[in-house]
Amino acid sequence: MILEVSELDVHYGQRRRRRRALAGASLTVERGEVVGLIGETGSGKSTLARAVLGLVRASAGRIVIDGEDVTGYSGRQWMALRRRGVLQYVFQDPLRSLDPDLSIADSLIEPLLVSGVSQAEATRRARTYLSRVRLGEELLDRLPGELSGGQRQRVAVARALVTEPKLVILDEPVSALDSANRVQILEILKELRGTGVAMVFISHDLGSVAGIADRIAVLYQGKLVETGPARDVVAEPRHPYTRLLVSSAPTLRTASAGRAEREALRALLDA
Ligand SMILES: Nc1ncnc2c1ncn2[C@@H]1O[C@H](COP(=O)(O)OP(=O)(O)OP(=O)(O)O)[C@@H](O)[C@H]1O
Repeated sequence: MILEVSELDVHYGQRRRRRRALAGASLTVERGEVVGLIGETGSGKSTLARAVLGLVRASAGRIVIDGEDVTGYSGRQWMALRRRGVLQYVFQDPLRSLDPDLSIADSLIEPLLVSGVSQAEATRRARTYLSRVRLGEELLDRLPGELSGGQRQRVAVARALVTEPKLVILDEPVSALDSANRVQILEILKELRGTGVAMVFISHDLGSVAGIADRIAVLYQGKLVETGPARDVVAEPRHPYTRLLVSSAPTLRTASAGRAEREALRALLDA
């Protein structure tokens, strides 16, 4: 097991403004497994990502990464964990995943040098990963601000994977892209599945994760309400919210649920 999140609670705000974003959420990810984490806006997906990356603190529950209980880790301990290259991330906005002042070459090479790889080997790996995300070497000298949105997100994917981490958290990695770029990045991520890296692929769009994930986990109002093999969750969704998601995804609507059914499911959830 590479990730084990148990009964996680996360709160934001103080006193009267305090509100619970995660309410006893549990999720496990096996080594090399791709888990699609889906849920509607505000369901707590990004909060779960932030907690696993050490960016927000849990008020209850436990997070174990690669056998290490990281729940009470200090900033320094998180930094050491990141430096060891166990964990990486890709955010929706690539400018949040990339340092705007580092050239593409340095963005790819620096994390390798930090983890003790030689300059020659780091340069070789940077080139390999740039071609894996289907970008040309002429981009190596550019800054992130000098690339298109789609190119930037591919660099962010390459940067996350170049250190060959055990786990990558991707928070809405294709949501800000146009459809051609979205399809290409999904294809690239699919190819990377075979490299043994485990991924948590967060999306509000079931259609984006269904073709990539081994397993799908559904977050609803801060709780994991359903998890299962991707095919089963799509073919036979059990929770009303998952049924609503499946029936609302145009590319997945095999059973072609009508508007009336979707309204009935929404009413059931709102009750
Ligand atoms: N920094 C913050 N301060 C206060 N409340 C927050 C903060 N970040 C998120 N929240 C609240 O926590 C809940 C979960 O938010 P989160 O961003 O995890 O949802 P999400 O499922 O990722 O949504 P989206 O798909 O819109 O990104 C929401 O009710 C949100 O308003």
